[in-house]
Amino acid sequence: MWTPVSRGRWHGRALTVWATAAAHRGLLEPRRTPSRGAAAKSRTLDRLYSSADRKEKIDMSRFSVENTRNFSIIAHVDHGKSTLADRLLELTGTIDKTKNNKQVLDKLQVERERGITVKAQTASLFYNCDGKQYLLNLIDTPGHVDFSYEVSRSLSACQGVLLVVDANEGIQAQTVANFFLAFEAQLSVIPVINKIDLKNADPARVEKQIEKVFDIPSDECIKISAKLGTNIERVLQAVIERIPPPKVHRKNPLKALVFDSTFDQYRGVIANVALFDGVVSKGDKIISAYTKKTYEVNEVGVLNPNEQPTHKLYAGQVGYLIAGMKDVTEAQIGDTLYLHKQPVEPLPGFKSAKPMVFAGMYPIDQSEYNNLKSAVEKLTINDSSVTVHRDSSLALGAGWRLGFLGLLHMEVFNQRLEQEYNASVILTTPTVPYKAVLSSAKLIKEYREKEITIINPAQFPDKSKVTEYLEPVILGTIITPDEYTGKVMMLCQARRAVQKNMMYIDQNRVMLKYLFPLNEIVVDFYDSLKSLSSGYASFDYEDAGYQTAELVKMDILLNGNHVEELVTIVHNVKAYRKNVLAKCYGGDITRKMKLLKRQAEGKKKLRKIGNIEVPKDAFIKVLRTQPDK
Ligand SMILES: Nc1nc2c(ncn2[C@@H]2O[C@H](COP(=O)(O)OP(=O)(O)OP(=O)(O)O)[C@@H](O)[C@H]2O)c(=O)[nH]1
Repeated sequence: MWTPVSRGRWHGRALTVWATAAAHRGLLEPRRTPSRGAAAKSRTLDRLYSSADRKEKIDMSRFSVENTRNFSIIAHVDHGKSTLADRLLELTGTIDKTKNNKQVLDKLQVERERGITVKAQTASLFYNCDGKQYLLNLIDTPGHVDFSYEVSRSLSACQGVLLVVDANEGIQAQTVANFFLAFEAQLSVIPVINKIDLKNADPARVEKQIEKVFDIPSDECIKISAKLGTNIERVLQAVIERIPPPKVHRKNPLKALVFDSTFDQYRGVIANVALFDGVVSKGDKIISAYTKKTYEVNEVGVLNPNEQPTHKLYAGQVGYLIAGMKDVTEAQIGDTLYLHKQPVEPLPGFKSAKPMVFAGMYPIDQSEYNNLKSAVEKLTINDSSVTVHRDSSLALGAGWRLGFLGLLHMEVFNQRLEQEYNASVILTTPTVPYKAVLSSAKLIKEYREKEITIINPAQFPDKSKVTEYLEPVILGTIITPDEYTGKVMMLCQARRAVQKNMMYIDQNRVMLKYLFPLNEIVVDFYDSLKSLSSGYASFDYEDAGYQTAELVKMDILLNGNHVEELVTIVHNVKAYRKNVLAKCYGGDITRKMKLLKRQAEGKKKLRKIGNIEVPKDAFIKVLRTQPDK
């Protein structure tokens, strides 16, 4: 697996191996008594050493605030953000152009396997233009709706964005959602029409869409092929010309925003920081505005795209900082770091992520509980949008109830646990967070609030205790070719959605807005939409609060006993038949079942539920029934 740490070590190892081989060939000798032939070889070695030295000694004060640009690449999924990032890294000499670079910033195994960006990544590019040396800090962001929280956090460190749109597909639902994130953050937006090399590319149509939907004049669009490297220089020019430098002051006391963080088992927390004011150096004593704890800075640097230590980081710059934070609770995303004895007003930070789906997570065997606990804690540092509550179940033992931003997010988290921490788990059927308004003062006292949120269906309160139930709703945006509009509308109606708006974004593409119960879209809505529109319709959504709902708790009895792990909340009995199958989480069951089989060897085979024994495997299979497709 590739991590910034392992890459850093690999560099070190490569250098050592090379130096040892060189010593064998006598190349180290000339350093003491250079002979002519050997001197040439030693220059190679010197270059190697000096480049390693240079890595230690980037003088970040060379990059004035006026010559600094912080920007993000945002787009609908698969429109080419990561490929454009590759070309920008190559053009600025950050990575070797002769290598076959593919999505270099997608570092996680899960990202490479699924071909999607999950985690935003930063890279500092050094670029010479008109005799000036610019520092361009680029943040590549995910495109899928489940990860839009990553996008909004990244934007807080930027003054502008490249809004990438596929020249064939045109504006899609996530293009709209991401544009508005940037627009609301008052960032400069540079529209980039990508994939102009495709046979069916129609950049002129996409320009018109951009003008109509975003009110950006078509002559501001830059037409590129990230794949072939066409017009990439123009993109860099536009970044310099159209995105303003950050508004910051180096002379003010340090004010650094922690906009992301990762956990490294050897070095602790590596915080990605954007400096709003001041300077930070190795050895500085800094304080976290959130915990008020003091730390000594061990290392600062830039990501290029690997970690490259520097002496200092200056206001307006984006980089990383390691300060001996070992405890997972110490690294709060959105925190402000300042210098000891120079307190500052903390930056506003971020709204916390709002989980959309909850599921129970349990170790396959209880003896693995502590290992899994530590893996979950470490992974939540890398992905702070996951919420964690302790939970326990009669059949599955001690575990957690985790909140995710969507089902893809849940799958990715599970896959990362397996791949990065070698942990395999049982995940129960996902549910959305329902609410109930309690009916009596006694109950309100007991629950300590009038309106309770239910993230575990087993704890769904009985109707006699409740004046009303509420379900979460979202405002969905669908963009579809108009020939599918009728079918899309029927699908939305079948999912209890209420139409809010409809607009043609060009002659044959329609943008629809619907209010949906979250429960109706969370599992298979996207798949149904894709299949009825031959893959052409796209979907994005935003939180729209709660609405009253007729909800029923559906119990499953086994030999007369309630099985709490199988409880489901359903909207009404008619929908229950269809929904209960659809809501069961399938995932990639073959791989998981194989793992389960391996893990289950020699472990307890039976689970006692009430008065009967159920084979553990059977129980897990029921929890993971495949969707009815
Ligand atoms: N023909 C063509 N294909 C391209 C171009 N740019 C990207 N692609 C392809 O489009 C696919 C998606 O590209 P990515 O760069 O992974 O897209 P992305 O927007 O980063 O995707 P997510 O991170 O999943 O949102 C890949 O197969 C690329 O090779 C282009 O200019 N022309």
